[in-house]
Amino acid sequence: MKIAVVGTGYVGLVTGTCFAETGNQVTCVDIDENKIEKMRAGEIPIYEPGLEDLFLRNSNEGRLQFTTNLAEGIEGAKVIFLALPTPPGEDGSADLKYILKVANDLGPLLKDYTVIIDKSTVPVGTSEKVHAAISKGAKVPFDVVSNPEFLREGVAVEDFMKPDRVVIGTKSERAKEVMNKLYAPLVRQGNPIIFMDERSAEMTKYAANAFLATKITFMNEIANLCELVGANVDDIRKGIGTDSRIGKRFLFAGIGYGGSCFPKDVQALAKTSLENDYKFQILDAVMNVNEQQKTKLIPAVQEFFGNNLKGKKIAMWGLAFKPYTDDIREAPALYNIDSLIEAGCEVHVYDPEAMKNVQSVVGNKVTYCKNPYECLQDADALLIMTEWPQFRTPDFDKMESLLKNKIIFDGRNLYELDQMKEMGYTYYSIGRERV
Ligand SMILES: NC(=O)C1=CN([C@@H]2O[C@H](COP(=O)(O)OP(=O)(O)OC[C@H]3O[C@@H](n4cnc5c(N)ncnc54)[C@H](O)[C@@H]3O)[C@@H](O)[C@H]2O)C=CC1
Ligand SMILES: O=C(O)[C@H]1O[C@H](OP(=O)(O)OP(=O)(O)OC[C@H]2O[C@@H](n3ccc(=O)[nH]c3=O)[C@H](O)[C@@H]2O)[C@H](O)[C@@H](O)[C@@H]1O
Repeated sequence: MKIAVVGTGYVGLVTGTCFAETGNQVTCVDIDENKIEKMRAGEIPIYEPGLEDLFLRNSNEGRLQFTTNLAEGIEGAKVIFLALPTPPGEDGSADLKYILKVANDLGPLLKDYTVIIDKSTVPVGTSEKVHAAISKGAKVPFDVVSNPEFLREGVAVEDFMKPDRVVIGTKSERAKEVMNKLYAPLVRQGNPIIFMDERSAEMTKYAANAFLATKITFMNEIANLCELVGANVDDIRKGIGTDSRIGKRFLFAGIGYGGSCFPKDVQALAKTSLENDYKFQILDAVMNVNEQQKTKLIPAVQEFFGNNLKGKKIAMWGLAFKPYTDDIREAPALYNIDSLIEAGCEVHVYDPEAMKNVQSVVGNKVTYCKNPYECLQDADALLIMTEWPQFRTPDFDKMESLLKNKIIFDGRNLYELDQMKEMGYTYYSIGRERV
């Protein structure tokens, strides 16, 4: 099938590459000329494990092409994916300007029946708006389908190629047939395609992200309480996660959820509720708790140093909002960097993938280190912000020889308490006894 993907960011690139891999002819369209130039030259613009091989193979074999020209990109396409940004507007609601701009442009360009698929996360009612915008210029029949994306960064290829489910919102039988054909190679594992109306599909995406953000936040509050009553949140996670009604995943307490989606989607769902005269109270609590959780370790650092952080050298391991990505959007590390600098600290950072992105935001306010150990030289304390696997089993002897003080503030609970006690560290983690 000939496919166009408009918007070649994270989701667009994964969508385009994976559908090329299943044998389709894909053209990716983006307004960013620099990005398109690089992709044409065989350079992948994002770090995502497993994606580069697929990207290169499908580009080299001619199934994946790139253009900045919308008309050229959609020529002959039976389906057009919209994978455009939906950032929060000033009032917290999702800003639809990118989607509606492309929808307006598409109308006059359609030459035959086309299925326009909304892959972006958009508020309920957007497919109707997109339909209306395309209708203004369209002279041929078309359908607008809502097909939200549930992939996680870091495991995006796996999530896309073997989805737990595919949600498709459409009432059109003609569109259903096209969608079934498109997704058939991906749902062979027995995972379902779930058809529903467009509004329900749009709402499903927000419900999924808001539910997961709530699950994490609930555990973060349990962790906060654990610290006060002397319980261990990791044991509680195991104790409740084994109940199949609760499930083991997304129960890890830490320094709050970040990333490009949970924060903006929870906010957007709360806004949709208010617009419909409904106060979604849980969401307000989730947002407030997460805000506090992000810099939860800072008061402990301050307290440890007697409220005088001036001139203290702090090493920071991990900058990305989670491991296996270079994405720093809403990363807790950024908020911690700001707080530490404001308190007068000198911050030395290391992340295996995200340093370039942090440099473009934070500039030279921090010192970038070549490896995790370089950060530790004469550092007064170590702060852990992201659970990269290489931080789980460091060379503790080497650490001891470099650190000025054996103090770790761990936002991701990487180490066993007994191990830290034995090695004589002062160790602060989340929802566990302070060692
Ligand atoms: N990043 C993620 O893990 C996931 C994101 N989503 C949703 O997917 C949507 C896209 O997200 P990302 O891929 O992260 O966005 P992104 O910001 O990484 O990429 C969007 C791309 O669209 C391009 N663009 C903007 N205007 C354009 C236009 N008029 N024509 C062509 N291209 C244009 C930009 O240059 C950029 O390359 C959002 O609604 C997001 O909530 C959904 C699931 C996962
Ligand atoms: O809509 C989206 O963009 C995507 O948002 C999330 O995916 P992603 O943001 O890539 O990352 P997650 O793995 O969900 O992690 C989000 C945040 O929650 C935190 N988290 C996650 C799990 C956990 O147990 N505890 C926890 O604190 C992570 O550290 C991270 O900051 C969802 O998991 C995807 O299903 C969805 O498609």
